[in-house]
Formats: sequence, structure tokens, C-alpha cells
Amino acid sequence: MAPSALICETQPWKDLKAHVDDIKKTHLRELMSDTERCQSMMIEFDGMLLDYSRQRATSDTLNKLKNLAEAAHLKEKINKMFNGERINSTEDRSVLHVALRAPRDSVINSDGKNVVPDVWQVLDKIKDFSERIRSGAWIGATGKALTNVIAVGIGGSFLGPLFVHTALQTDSEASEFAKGRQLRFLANVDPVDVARNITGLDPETTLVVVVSKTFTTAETMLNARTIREWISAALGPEAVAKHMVAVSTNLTLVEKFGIDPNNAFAFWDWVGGRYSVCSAVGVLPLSLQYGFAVVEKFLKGASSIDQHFHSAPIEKNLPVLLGLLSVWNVSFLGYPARAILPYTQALEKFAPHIQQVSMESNGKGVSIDGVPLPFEAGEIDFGEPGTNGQHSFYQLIHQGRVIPCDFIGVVKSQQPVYLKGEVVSNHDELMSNFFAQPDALAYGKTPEQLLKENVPHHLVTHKTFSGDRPSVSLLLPSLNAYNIGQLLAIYEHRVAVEGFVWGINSFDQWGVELGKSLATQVRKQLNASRKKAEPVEGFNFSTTALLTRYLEASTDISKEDCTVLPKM
Ligand SMILES: O=P(O)(O)OC[C@H]1O[C@](O)(CO)[C@@H](O)[C@@H]1O
Repeated sequence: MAPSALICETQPWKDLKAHVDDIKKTHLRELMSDTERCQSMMIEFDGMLLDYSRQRATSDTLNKLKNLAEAAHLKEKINKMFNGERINSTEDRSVLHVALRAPRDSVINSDGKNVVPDVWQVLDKIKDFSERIRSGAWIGATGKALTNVIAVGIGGSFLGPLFVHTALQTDSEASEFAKGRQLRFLANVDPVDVARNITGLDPETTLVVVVSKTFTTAETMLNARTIREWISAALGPEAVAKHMVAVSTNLTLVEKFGIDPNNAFAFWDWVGGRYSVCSAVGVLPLSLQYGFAVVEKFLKGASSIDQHFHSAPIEKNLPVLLGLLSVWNVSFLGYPARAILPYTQALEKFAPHIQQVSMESNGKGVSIDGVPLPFEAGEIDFGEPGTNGQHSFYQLIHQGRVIPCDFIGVVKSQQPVYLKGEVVSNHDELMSNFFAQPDALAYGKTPEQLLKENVPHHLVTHKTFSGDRPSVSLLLPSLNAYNIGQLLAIYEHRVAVEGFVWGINSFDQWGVELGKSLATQVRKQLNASRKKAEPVEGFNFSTTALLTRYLEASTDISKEDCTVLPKM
């Protein structure tokens, strides 16, 4: 089949390119003075308010972006995703993470089979298992209840669950259910991460969940073997059956590893790793920590956005609007990065998760048909909670590079505090910054204003803020399991919208392979040099020198000197 035309060859793309000069003529300061425009750029859904009036865009831009969406067949692509078509063509897979949170009675087909009953079968199994662990009906090898969980996994098998766990930890309702329990995540193959995870934990009261879609990921498998050793060294090898369970699509390898397949929780190849938080990958560890009922609310939140994304018209569709505006910023205004700035510490792991969702999905150089792109797709995502970020990298955002920002605020704090004698509550103080920063970026400060304030001449340029820096503000009513699910789904779908418009495959990740295979070559070399004193061979000058230095400098670390496991 002939490759379809690249999106940049279409008329709507060219119209948007031509439109850039018009937009650049008007400062955001002026755009913001048009109340009607601002009003039209605020949309509400289910208690959330999205304000995108601080985008360098007008109704004309929005119309042009709609035309672009049409040219990209966005609606059809979204439908294909929900219909279970194999839109991940390079891996010949459907993309159905929406099925993971679909209500029990819905019908979502993959290859002519409704997958929702399978999803609920696993959810029911998780509910039952987590209740048995939490109630103490399932006990460890020495008869003690398992109150601690280490989830071993990396990438998509780690970042999403970590984000949700961190967000729930301070939610008053969820945290009630987590009393006396601990959930930790072991991701990095670095022994330091192993030490951090097991320090202070007792194998007798610890359940280990090995989370890996493929069950072949080098880091996860080594960490899983290390923790298995930690358990068997303390409790005997037969304890592994009671203390280790798994989440995977590869149940054969789970069994080979020594985990009873009855204690394995399945998911399916139509769930991408970075889109797997709502599968057993996230649902199992989170249910163990907070109970299934809390996690079910999270799934419901995500599902509410799925339905909205699937059915709302473009002008009212949160993920679609956000996705189109991202394309506008990246591909037309030339801003390749985006800062994710939640004004709540509970979302401190949100940006790291979205980094994977966005950058592993859309960091591509060819179209879905394999044609090299003459434009750059993908965006650079990073972020920190406000106000911490303000005292770190905001300087660059205000006076250096233009980086479109996502400000995420919460009306009702998870932890309301009012310090006696203060003018405003602690949360109001935080939110004062949430409201101020977008305007500082949009309006800036002119030399004229500074001179009026009697700023010395030699400081005027230093103190000038050019403004005209775009952002969106998303105000959530609160931060509980339900709207954490909503937030996740908004960002997942936003990324998909961007990829659909750019005409790339957002659901494969070939770019992670090369580094993995080169690491295998290095691993073999380290093994040969250590065991048989073989010289370093087959690498370039630089890598040879580095490897040689590493081997020479670490010869004095014999196996006997290594603690097999870090001391507790
Ligand atoms: O769940 P697995 O198979 O261990 O993979 C972990 C992660 O590794 C990746 O393949 C990238 O290296 C991710 O896409 C995935 O989320």
C-alpha cells in the first residue's frame, strides 16, 4: 500500500504555517484583553476547568487546527483505537488501554472478541487477592501478615503506579485504608535502589510483586532475582511461593521464574507498557496498599475521560484541544518543550510519568508508514511541583527560552492547613502562585513599566520580562482517586491526539532497542574480562578506554567483597 500523504503536505498545515506571522503580531497581553475570546477558551468537564486563553491562539487558530484535525483523520483514528483496530501497525497490535477501565457491561472488541470480561476477570482476581493479603487471610511463610509490598518493575511497569501511589498517599480517604502498610518500588538495576527498598523491611512481612509486561527486561529480572534471593536467604526457598507474585503478559516466563501461575495477574499485548497503569500493573500494587474500592474509583475517573474523549465535539473535548494546542506550539510556533507544573506536592511524580507517556510515544522520526518526517515530532516534557520549580528553573521560563507550561491546580487541598496569624491558608498561599505565574508569563513587564517604577536605567533590560509566553491552566476540584484517574487519561489521550495529527505511531518504541543490545555486548565483555581476563575488544577507542579503566579500577572488588545483599 502506498504511504499516506504526510500531514505537512496538506493545506490545513500550510494554512497554519502562514497563520504564524499573524499570531506573532499580537502580544498575549492584547489577546488577553479580549474578554469574549477568553471566555470561549475556558471549558468545563465534570468539575474540572481548563483555561487555554493564555495560548498564542485566536478563534481563527482554533478553526485552522480543527481543519488540521480533519485532514489528519483524527476522529477516525480515535474511533479505530476504541474499536480495537490494530493501529500499532509496527507491532501489529490493538491499543486498548481504554478497555482496562471500561464499565463491566461495556463491549470493546479486539479481533472480534469482547475483551471487557477478561479485564474484569483479572480485576475480580485482584480484588480477592488484595483483600486476602490486607485482611491477613493470606500470610507469609512464618505465619505473619504481609503488610509491606515491593513492586519490582521499570518504565511503564513502574512510573504510572508510582505517580498514582504518590498522589494517593496524602489523600485523606485513601490514606485511611493504607494505615500500617508500605508500598515501595524497585526500578533501577542499581544496587543502591535495592538497598533503599529493602532497608527497614522484614522479608517475613513483605510481599514482592514482579511487574513486567515481557518478563524479559534485564533490569527487572535481575532485581527480581536479587529480591528472590533476599527472601529465600531469610526464609528458605519454599517461602518464595508465599512472598512473590507477578504481573505480566508472559505467564510462561513467570512460571519459569518460579512464581506459581495461579499467583500471576495477566494483562494483554494490546496494553502498551506506558499505558498500563490501569491494568494489573498498577491495580495490583495500589489495591494491596489502598484496597480495591479506592482503585476502582481511580479507574472510574479514567473511564469518564475516555467517554468524554470518544464522544465530545472538538471544541469541548479536553484531550483533543490540549493535543491540538501542543501540535500548534511544537510544530508551528517552534516551542519544542513543555513544562508540567502541578501546584500540589501530591503530583510530584506526575511529570516523570508523563515524560515516558509523551516522549516514548511521540519521540519518532518517521511517519506511521515509515517515511522520514520533514518536521520534528514529539516534545520535551519535564516538570516539578510549584512552588519548588519557581525557585529552580522558572528563571529560564520567564526570561530565557519560551516553554509552554501546564499549570495544574487543585481547589480543595488534600491537606488543608491554616497557620494562626497568617493572612491566608497555606493552600491559598500555594494557589496564589498558581494564579500569578501564568499571568507573569503572558503579560511580562515592559521597560516603560519599570521606568515608571524608578528602576535604575542600567537594570531595566535585566528586569524586563518579554511576556507572550503561553500556558494552560487546569483547575481540578480536588485530588482524589477519581480525579487522579481523570488527569491520567487526559494526558494519555492528549499524547495520542498529537501522534494521530503528526501521523506517527505513538504506540511502539523501537528507539529503546539499540541501547539495550549494546548493553548486552558490554555485559558479555565484562563477563569475559572478569572470568577469563580477556582484553576489551570490538569497541571503539573511547568505549575501549572507558571499559578498560572500569575493569582495571574494579579488579580489587572480588565477588567475596560484595555483600550478596545489602545489609538491612
Ligand atoms: O514491562 P516490561 O516488559 O518489563 O518493560 C518495561 C519498559 O521497558 C520499555 O520497553 C522501554 O525500555 C518500556 O516501553 C516498558 O514500559
